[in-house]
Amino acid sequence: MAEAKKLTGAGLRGQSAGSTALCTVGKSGSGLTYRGYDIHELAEKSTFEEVAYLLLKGKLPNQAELTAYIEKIKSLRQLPDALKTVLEQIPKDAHPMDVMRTGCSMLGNLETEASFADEQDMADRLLAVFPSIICYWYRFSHDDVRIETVTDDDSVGGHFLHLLRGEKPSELHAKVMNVSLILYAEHEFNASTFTARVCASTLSDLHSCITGAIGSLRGPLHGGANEAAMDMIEQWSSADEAEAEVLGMLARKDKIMGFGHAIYSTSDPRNGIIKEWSKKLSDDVGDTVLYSVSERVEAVMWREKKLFCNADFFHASAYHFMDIPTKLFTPIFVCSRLTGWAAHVFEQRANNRIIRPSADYTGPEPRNVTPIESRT
Ligand SMILES: CC(=O)SCCNC(=O)CCNC(=O)[C@H](O)C(C)(C)COP(=O)(O)OP(=O)(O)OC[C@H]1O[C@@H](n2cnc3c(N)ncnc32)[C@H](O)[C@@H]1OP(=O)(O)O
Ligand SMILES: O=C([O-])CC(=O)C(=O)O
Repeated sequence: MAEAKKLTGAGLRGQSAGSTALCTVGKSGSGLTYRGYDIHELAEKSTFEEVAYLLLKGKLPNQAELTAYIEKIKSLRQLPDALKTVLEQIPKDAHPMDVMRTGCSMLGNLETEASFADEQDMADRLLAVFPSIICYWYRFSHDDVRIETVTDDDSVGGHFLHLLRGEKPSELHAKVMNVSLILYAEHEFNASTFTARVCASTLSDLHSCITGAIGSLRGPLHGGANEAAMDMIEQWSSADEAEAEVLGMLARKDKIMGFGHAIYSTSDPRNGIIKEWSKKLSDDVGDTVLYSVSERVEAVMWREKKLFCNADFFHASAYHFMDIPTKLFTPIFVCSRLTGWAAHVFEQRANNRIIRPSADYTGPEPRNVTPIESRT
């Protein structure tokens, strides 16, 4: 079993910033559990809707609970007209993560969380409506159509692909989306979740917590890495070219997106799972380049730096094989991680003290204000 990583230094690394019953990350080096369930078993045996229920409501649902939950989510997929109007103003070249951030924030104006007693309903609404927000904007700005955002798809992943393409996805694509959303759902005190918890600790509303979290997930060192990885690997037309380019990047001390992790030491357990699905999709589309490029980058990074693929790297090729536009990769992450974020907000609220760390001061000693006419 892998050793847990030695965690010290800047970025609050290794410091406990609170407690959680939701998730363990890298406890024994490479493991990941949601409320005690191993990620491999969840990805194999459950649906994303069961995992969402587990995170938000505290237990795996029985069949009756799951059926009722799916029906509830399906009934909440419509967008208010005022939100459609806002989405229609956002230009085609906007970043879709900015669209998600604005969509969530606007919804907070229209359906404000009046009381924390409403938090479960608020989270369920966001879970139902996030695919509608991003796909409505995407189809309006790119294809000039105003789509109907209610479909009869039971799964969030199938619904997303249906809205994006205007037709039900294949069984394989719906399955991959299901696994992907499970893998991305929750990850302890990562940067975006911590953002949500800090916001929650001021007793702010759920939409503010989630809007802030979306902003943190957007960056390429966090969720934005799946897009950045895709931008990198699609430049290369063979595994040999990829190897030469990666060696050059490493020599220049460039960051290779989709590699490394703040907590895991030798592997990210989500990688093996999504990699397997990426391979199936590669075979499905008859790809001869992108998967072998990805595998070579993985081998070179391990050989040269002992750096491993994180959850984002093989998500890039998997989404690409499903013909999902690269700029929608990170918004899909949002549609999933919303469940983890909201569960952390609930947990923070249930045992709250405002999060307010201290800083080590490195500025000047106390001094007097020089009159403005004497300043240089
Ligand atoms: C879903 C997610 O959010 S997963 C993370 C997605 N982000 C990425 O894929 C971006 C690329 N990766 C990174 O930037 C980093 O690995 C992070 C941000 C994920 C973690 O950062 P840290 O905790 O600071 O990394 P860590 O302490 O393990 O770094 C050790 C060394 O490896 C280097 N390193 C880490 N990741 C990479 C990488 N992807 N490419 C090149 N070098 C790297 C670091 O620069 C550091 O070198 P140094 O000691 O000479 O400064
Ligand atoms: O835990 C982290 O720092 C980043 C990560 O992998 C995630 O949020 O899924």
